[in-house]
Amino acid sequence: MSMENKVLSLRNVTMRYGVKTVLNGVNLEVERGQIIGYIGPNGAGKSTTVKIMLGLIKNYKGQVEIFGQDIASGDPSYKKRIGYVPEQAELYDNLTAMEYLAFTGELYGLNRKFAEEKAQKLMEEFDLGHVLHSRISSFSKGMKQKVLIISSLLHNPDLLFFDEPLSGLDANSMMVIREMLAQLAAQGKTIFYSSHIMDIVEKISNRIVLLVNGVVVADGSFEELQEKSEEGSLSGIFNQLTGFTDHASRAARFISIVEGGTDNE
Ligand SMILES: Nc1ncnc2c1ncn2[C@@H]1O[C@H](COP(=O)(O)OP(=O)(O)OP(=O)(O)O)[C@@H](O)[C@H]1O
Repeated sequence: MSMENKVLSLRNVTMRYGVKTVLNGVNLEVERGQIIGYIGPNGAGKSTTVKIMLGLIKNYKGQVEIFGQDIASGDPSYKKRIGYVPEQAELYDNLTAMEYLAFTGELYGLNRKFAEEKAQKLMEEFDLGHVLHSRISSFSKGMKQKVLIISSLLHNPDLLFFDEPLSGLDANSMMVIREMLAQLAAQGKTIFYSSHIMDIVEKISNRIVLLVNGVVVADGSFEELQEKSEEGSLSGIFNQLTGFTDHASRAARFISIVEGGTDNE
């Protein structure tokens, strides 16, 4: 693997909050053009990993290199080549979509006019040309999500971190994004895709990394994971590798509590 092909490298990354170990020796080498489906149960440490790579958490142990540069070296220039769709974004609701996109474009060093022209074209592609100058507070969840996706891509980044990027999108828009991610990866962009929607992760990723309790417990293509686990679907593999087998009895207990007892008061 040549150096240029190596986009991300995590070596023995460990993160503790107080006495709680959230990441416990994570190792990951990611090459250009890969779409990594980064999955794991709630609280496994996925967002923590992404925040470390974005330079938002600094007191981790171990080494993180992005584009061959140790991110602890203090040079933040690597961030200009990154696009990020956070799971829960604080969009500036009082701004119009155009104002927001021009603002984020400028944060990434784009000339304002260039950012505005690009934002307009991308908004039109999402059928949002008519609300370009409307306040984001009036947008539906899916419309806000589209603005976030556009803002993550305006500066044509080489590495994308997408956290539950399709949430709120309708089936047609999902198809566009899925196809777009595949085409971006084919052009050499690298995508780090976190989601709980297993059937989409299964289809979209060419490599799946499963994190459980801060430890990588599976890493490979969907087909490789399938061979090892003998489960047909990614959600079956997920259940098996996270040791979760009691969904039916849990659901039954839940319903019996909902339906049970009498309310005499
Ligand atoms: N600032 C913090 N202080 C203390 N504990 C934290 C902090 N941030 C995260 N944690 C803990 O770290 C663990 C991992 O959290 P993280 O958000 O990385 O999980 P996740 O895999 O992204 O989960 P989800 O799928 O629910 O988004 C959780 O137990 C969480 O409570």
